[in-house]
Amino acid sequence: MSMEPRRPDPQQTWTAVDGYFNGLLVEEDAALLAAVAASEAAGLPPHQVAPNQGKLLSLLARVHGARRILEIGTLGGYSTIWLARALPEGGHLVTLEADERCAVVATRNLERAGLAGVVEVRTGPALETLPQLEAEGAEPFDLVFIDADKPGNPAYLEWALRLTRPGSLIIGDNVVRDGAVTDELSTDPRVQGVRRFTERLGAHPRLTATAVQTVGEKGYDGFVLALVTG
Ligand SMILES: C[S@@+](CC[C@H](N)C(=O)[O-])C[C@H]1O[C@@H](n2cnc3c(N)ncnc32)[C@H](O)[C@@H]1O
Repeated sequence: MSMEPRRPDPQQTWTAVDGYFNGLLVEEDAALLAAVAASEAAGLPPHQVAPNQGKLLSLLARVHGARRILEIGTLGGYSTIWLARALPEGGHLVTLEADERCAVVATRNLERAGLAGVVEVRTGPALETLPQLEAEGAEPFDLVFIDADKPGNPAYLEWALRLTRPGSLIIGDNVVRDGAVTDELSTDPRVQGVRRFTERLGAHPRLTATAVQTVGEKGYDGFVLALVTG
């Protein structure tokens, strides 16, 4: 009987590596931990960004000097807290959430984090709340984080372009779909939503973008980062 050396389980390795870097680099304080706990207690799905991705969002917002941030897809407000904490004095974040229950949990989590005066949670399908923002004459957003239903991504990109300015950043989460993004014949509307989104990002004359694959405790995924150039 041959004794093949046992290969490490990739998922276990990714989780251990996330744990190593998060332990040294990513501070999840009481408010962030409480936001996750309260979301779980309320029965919300554990679809928030990983801690290191939350920190990445926060760092991108800070490097960019974002003063106005728009988030599409709030869930329990975990990514919202990371992003809102990156804002300078006087900064503002609007986060859009379709599900009333999520919006209630997020509002409480944001209050607990001391961010009630900085963040506005708007409840309703984003394709209703985005036109409202435009109709109200909202000032351009410096950063848009798209993290809601993936079939909606192409439409959210068009709205993001209407609500930003040259120099704004647009970030889209969960674009790898466990690798299924390469499957042009996929019948999954989330995969097709991400594919149309990526095609538009690549072809749009006002955008330059890239996509990065990630692995970690949340599995195999990735995000896109786009700069509004004109
Ligand atoms: C992946 S979760 C957001 C996670 C959150 N950004 C975080 O990292 O903490 C996606 C959220 O989008 C919301 N959503 C789904 N469809 C939506 C829509 N049409 N308009 C607004 N929000 C929507 C879902 O209810 C869910 O809370």
